[in-house]
Amino acid sequence: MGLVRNRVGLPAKCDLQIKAKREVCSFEFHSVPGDKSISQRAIVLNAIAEGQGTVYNVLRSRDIESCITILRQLGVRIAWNGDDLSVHGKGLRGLQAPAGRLEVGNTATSARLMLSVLAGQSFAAELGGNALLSARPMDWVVQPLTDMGAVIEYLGAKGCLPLRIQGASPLSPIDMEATVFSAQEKSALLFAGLYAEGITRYRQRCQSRDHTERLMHYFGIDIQSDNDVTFLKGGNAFYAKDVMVPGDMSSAAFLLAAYAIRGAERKGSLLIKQVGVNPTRSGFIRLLAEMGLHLTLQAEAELISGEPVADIYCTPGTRLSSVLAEGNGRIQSLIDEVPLLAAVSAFAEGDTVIRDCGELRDKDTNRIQTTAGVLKAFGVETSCSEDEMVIHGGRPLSPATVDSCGDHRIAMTAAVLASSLDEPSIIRNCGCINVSYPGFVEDLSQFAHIDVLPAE
Ligand SMILES: O=C(O)C1=C[C@@H](OP(=O)(O)O)[C@@H](O)[C@H](O)C1
Ligand SMILES: C=C(OP(=O)(O)O)C(=O)O
Repeated sequence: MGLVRNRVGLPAKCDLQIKAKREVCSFEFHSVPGDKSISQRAIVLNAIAEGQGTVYNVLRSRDIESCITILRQLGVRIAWNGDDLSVHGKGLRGLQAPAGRLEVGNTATSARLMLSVLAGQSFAAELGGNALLSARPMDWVVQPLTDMGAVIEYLGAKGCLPLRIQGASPLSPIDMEATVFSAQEKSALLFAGLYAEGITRYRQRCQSRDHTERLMHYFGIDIQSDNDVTFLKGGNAFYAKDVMVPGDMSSAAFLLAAYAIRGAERKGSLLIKQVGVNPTRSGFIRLLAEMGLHLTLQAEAELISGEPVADIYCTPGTRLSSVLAEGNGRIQSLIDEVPLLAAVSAFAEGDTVIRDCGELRDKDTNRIQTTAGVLKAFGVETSCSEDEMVIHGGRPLSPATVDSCGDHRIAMTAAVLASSLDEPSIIRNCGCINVSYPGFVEDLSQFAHIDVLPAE
């Protein structure tokens, strides 16, 4: 069945009532929305480049709108044409001082990338975020930027947004060891390195998503990686480029999960076209295959910006079995899919153990806790510690009423669980889904009957 897209998204305040749809056997998605990480990096890089670049297949979501809004406040001309975005770069130091505070909404990626860009300007600016983002740590980006010469003052809680940043021109290059397992720390340092005269070095603790390195290389920036160390020679202008954004693996994952948990009735196939399959992002599909789902990649290709894409094709396979997911690199390759992995594990025979996932405590919510809360509501037993989750799978689930706590990945994970049950469940507080996947309800409707209700 083809898909009629509706990218308008959900009302800001709404609940979803969801129950399984049993009549459809095969599922086909001609695309999923553009990758959120790559969309933000491509927009920001073009905004500080010389000339005009078009970013094709940009994710049209709330996080991306926040990124665009603050770039416009800094004087960047940006125009939509369908799902493509034309960005008129201002050059590394051509941004203008904003009239008021830059409000970055919910997105930590844009907050951390933009802190680095602001660190290289000759003016001061204030950066703020919504309540969830204001509880997330910024100190591990603030410290290196301060070492490079920016002056940063917290305006609320120490270590968090809002803050005031006075840039310095040029920044001093530094040699930094990772302090966290985070592609955002790495990317922030590399963006700051563009403003430093000389070579900035970053040693990551394990391989994290490498979209920044691939894009900077494509933009002609002098960047090289040698094992865990990335070197960037800064101080030079670079030119805007057209970028094609692949489908977001982190969004495709919800459709894969909805299919994988359909049990005895999983007769037909599932096809999702044009998904980004960068190995640093595809840990979830590797684990689904390990759990017993028959999954193949077809029509593999590479986009001009160096990102691999493929069509993902699945057939039912055997009953799902439990897995052990551990190791920092492996967890990084599915960091945003951990809540969903836990949900799928509820349908697998035996105990699934997810280790080394302590970083989830610093996402939109403490996702170890919020995931366990959702699973418990659906009748799934879990045990959790600071950096580990154990899911006792293979027992029947019961319908539930749960709250997303404003976290888009938690809302969608709960919706996927609800899509497997014949009796309706209610997922409260679902407007947050617009953060990353405005067409989610339309897409999940292939698997489930979904009613959008006004928030209670
Ligand atoms: O670099 C990025 O675009 C992202 C990296 C991850 O965060 P960390 O790098 O902090 O792990 C991920 O959770 C986030 O959704 C997007
Ligand atoms: C945590 C996420 O994004 P960010 O860190 O950019 O807010 C996410 O998309 O799940």
